[in-house]
Amino acid sequence: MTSAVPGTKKTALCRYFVNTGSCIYGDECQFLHQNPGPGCLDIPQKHFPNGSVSSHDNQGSGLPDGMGGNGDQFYSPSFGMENSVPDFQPFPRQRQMQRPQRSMLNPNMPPSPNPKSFGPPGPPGPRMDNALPNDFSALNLSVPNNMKAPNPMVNEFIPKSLSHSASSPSFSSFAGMPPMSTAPPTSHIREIHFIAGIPFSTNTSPNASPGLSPSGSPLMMRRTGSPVNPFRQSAGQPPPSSNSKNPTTIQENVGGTTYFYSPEDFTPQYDGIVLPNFSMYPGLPPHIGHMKVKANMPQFYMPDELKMEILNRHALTLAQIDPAHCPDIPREVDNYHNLFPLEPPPSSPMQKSSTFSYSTTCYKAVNTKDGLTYCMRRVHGFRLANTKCMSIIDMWKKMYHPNIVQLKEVFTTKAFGDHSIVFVYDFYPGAETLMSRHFSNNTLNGYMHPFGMDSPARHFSSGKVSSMNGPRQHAGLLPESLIWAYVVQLSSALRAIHAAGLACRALDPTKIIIYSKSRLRLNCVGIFDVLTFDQNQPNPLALLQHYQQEDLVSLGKIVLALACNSVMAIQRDNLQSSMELVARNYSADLKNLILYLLTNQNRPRTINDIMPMIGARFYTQLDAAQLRSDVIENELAKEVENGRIFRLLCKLGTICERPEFNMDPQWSETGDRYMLKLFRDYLFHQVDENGAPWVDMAHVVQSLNKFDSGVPEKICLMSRDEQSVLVVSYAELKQFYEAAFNELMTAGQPSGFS
Ligand SMILES: Nc1ncnc2c1ncn2[C@@H]1O[C@H](COP(=O)(O)OP(=O)(O)OP(=O)(O)O)[C@@H](O)[C@H]1O
Repeated sequence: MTSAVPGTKKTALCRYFVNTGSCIYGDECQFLHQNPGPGCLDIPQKHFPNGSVSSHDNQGSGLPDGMGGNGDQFYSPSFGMENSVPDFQPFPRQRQMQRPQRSMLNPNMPPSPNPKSFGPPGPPGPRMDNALPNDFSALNLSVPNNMKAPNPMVNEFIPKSLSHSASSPSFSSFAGMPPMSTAPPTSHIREIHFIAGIPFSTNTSPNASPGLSPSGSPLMMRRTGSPVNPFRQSAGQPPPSSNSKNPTTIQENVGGTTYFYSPEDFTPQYDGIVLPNFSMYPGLPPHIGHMKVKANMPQFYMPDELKMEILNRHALTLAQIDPAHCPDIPREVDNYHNLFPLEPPPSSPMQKSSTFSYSTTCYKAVNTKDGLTYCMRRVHGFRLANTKCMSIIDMWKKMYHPNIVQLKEVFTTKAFGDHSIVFVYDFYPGAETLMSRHFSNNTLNGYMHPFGMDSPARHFSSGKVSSMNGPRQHAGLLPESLIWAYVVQLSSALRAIHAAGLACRALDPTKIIIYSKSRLRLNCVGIFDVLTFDQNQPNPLALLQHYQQEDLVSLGKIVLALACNSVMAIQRDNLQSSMELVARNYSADLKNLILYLLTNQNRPRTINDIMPMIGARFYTQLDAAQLRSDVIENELAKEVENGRIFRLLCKLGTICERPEFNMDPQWSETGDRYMLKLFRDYLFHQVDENGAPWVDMAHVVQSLNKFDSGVPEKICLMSRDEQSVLVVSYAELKQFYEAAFNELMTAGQPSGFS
């Protein structure tokens, strides 16, 4: 309320008067209409630009008294903090609250003793002739002092800049999804008010704070320590003193004019950092508020492409075999069960891996201890003679790198009917090998599919492939940016491995897995260290230098094969023509990189030597990775909200229509629980004027958010027989819900609810 209280002594200056030279409240203004003097005139202007804010900020706001109380609704973007806060604009005024049909209300309800506590925006002064009767006004919804000023029914703020941003959080995200915005149904239960059209939730209890215009909201920033705050003591000026008549009023002399103010008006909060105490969906631009929410609204759900990718991975992780059809696969191997082969069975028992001189088989399997899925690589017919090599395995187990498939454990087993050694790695569902992604198409590069290949000649690094039609030129070559993306990732992995005193030794297109668009990981690390372990060698790492040099050569071969789009390119006989192809089609840097890795083998080189050749392309990789991370985080933010609403619904579901609790069939049908049941109907069972189901996701989500927030807005709930209507606030509903759920938690053995 801003009108002057008769008989009250005016102490503080009317800043509206100071700014504009006039005040529409005239004599009724509760603040002094007095020119503060030439030295002070511009100070409030700076402090409240556009003249939009005064000590009674609802002046000119179009909002009724008590609905624009402290002007927080008109947060101004240029409040001396342009660089520290997002740009905000007022919530659109045209958002009107729906008024229920009179016949829907209990005619016996007394008029609200505080009719201005809710209602549509209107001109200042007495109003609310159309306000709902409020028989819940006695409800204690008191809020802390610093939360009192903003009226929960007023418009909130929309960060202007964020409505165009995909990755930034938006305070206006849920702004306006009025349930009746498209086709207001005359359903038997109707919503009466919106909290500024913004559904949101708060972590505070409904009594403590309904989650509106929180103390840490951007709205409150006007009260923070602005550098141009005229009420702050400046050097050379006497310190502010408190008013003897009113100890809470501070008196300060600025430029010869005495200012009176209350310290709470200008209490800095978190030094300008603003933390809302509610949660809501990010990324919903305000104009969506008037649209009906479609099932695939991107503001609520992740894009289909990402969703399908994740669902696909889930499905692949959960895939199982029918044990009856695969009798050779044991049910359990050590701590792993649900074995599922990741490759076709070998065509003959003698078929060996293209990389290792043993037969190997890959399975996905579930660990019985942690329930997670891993990739098991069984090396057939291998007896571990000496466990000394396990010291190197321990080093590999500690190697965590975003471009390396981490080794989890190694064990020997007879579960397959022979002596096998099993290497367990992280599992990446849907991953394929670099070989199958780029070199497996026979018609493209003259190389046979790995699965159909019986010859050890397909080992890319063995150099045994004899037939060669020459690398394909021009057409079908990979983009250079993709090759550099691979180079950066592979060299990063090698750099970490070499720095840890290890060597990869399995740098081969079949031992590099690739997933998503271009995400690479070195696979099968540590296997060679076990298979070729020489127990007579006193120092197991004696050949490290040699192996590391081999890694660099292998990297050079991979890059050359990628550039020529053929593994044939690395044949000694073809090297010359391959390099010519590279020189013709790619940059000098790429050619030099390959040359450096494949030549100079007589002098020791390190992986770091190639960093200058990669040069600024690192930035491209970094940018891409960060962009991807931004996108994923943005999607994650939506799912956080979805998770919150899911938990809310789970809890509500445990309460509603529960017949057996305490052997009392009425438990969930009476009292507070009855209200929750009707609220559940209100959420999901709306009908239009013809009795047809009215299904609106916006209504459900918005109502749930208000419910979660415990806002004081009221709704009408109608009994199923349509004989009675109950007016209840979301705050009360939330109290009922929490009490009922706590009762359940106490009586039962809840699990997984938090
Ligand atoms: N850690 C892993 N996560 C997910 N899939 C994997 C993993 N490791 C391997 N795979 C998949 O298992 C399959 C077989 O991998 P493997 O390394 O045996 O390839 P390969 O071409 O058959 O090589 P080799 O000739 O040595 O058997 C490939 O499809 C590969 O994508």
